[in-house]
Amino acid sequence: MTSTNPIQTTLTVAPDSPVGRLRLGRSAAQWDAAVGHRFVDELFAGSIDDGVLAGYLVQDYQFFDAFLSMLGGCVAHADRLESKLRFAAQLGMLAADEDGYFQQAFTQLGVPEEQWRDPELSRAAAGFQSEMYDAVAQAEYADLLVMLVIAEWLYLDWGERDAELPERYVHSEWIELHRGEAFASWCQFLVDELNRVWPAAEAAGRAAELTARWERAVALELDFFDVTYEGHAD
Ligand SMILES: Cc1ncc(CO)c(N)n1
Repeated sequence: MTSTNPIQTTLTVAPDSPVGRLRLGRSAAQWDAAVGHRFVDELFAGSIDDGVLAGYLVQDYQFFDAFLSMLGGCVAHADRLESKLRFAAQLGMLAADEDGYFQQAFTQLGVPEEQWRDPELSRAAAGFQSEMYDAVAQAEYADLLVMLVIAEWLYLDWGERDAELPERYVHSEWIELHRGEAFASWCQFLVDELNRVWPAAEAAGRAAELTARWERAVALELDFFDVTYEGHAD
């Protein structure tokens, strides 16, 4: 018998696992729309307007700030040593490679520090910050994992697009940071962790709340790309 997994991804995710059911639930079409977004098309083509990309990265640096807090929350609240160590290692990678990309990109795109340091948040960036800091304040591993699985797996799904890489560093490096073996295995770890802790969270009566959190975060991912183009004429 052959069966095709309805989840199109390079990760191993059973459709009837907790994470598979979340992925295929009410926000599935928004996930697919984010992965196939104009932003991703233009990034791979190397044709994205420099001002549009700069605006996206300025907002995403604020996302990155809150994202680091979530990883710190996972070091604090994960239920076992080997998981804490995985988050600690990822924090080190982000401090080097991802922060390095942002700094290089701001220089290459001519974004001065006063513009990236403390910008007015877009609707989506503000929504994400409150959602992420809420998960940090909740101090529950499952809540943090829901946010992280979406943020990382959705970016892997577009990053692994089968297309040639663009020439410029500002384009290609943002793709490289979200594809490849190291990033895929990090995403697989997050998915496997959420599947592992889900039954206990469900037994504690938290499934509906976590599912609602999933749906809000996927909507924010799509909106994050959408707002990037608002106020920019074609
Ligand atoms: C909005 C957003 N979602 C996900 C990622 C990847 O973690 C990112 N850098 N920005």
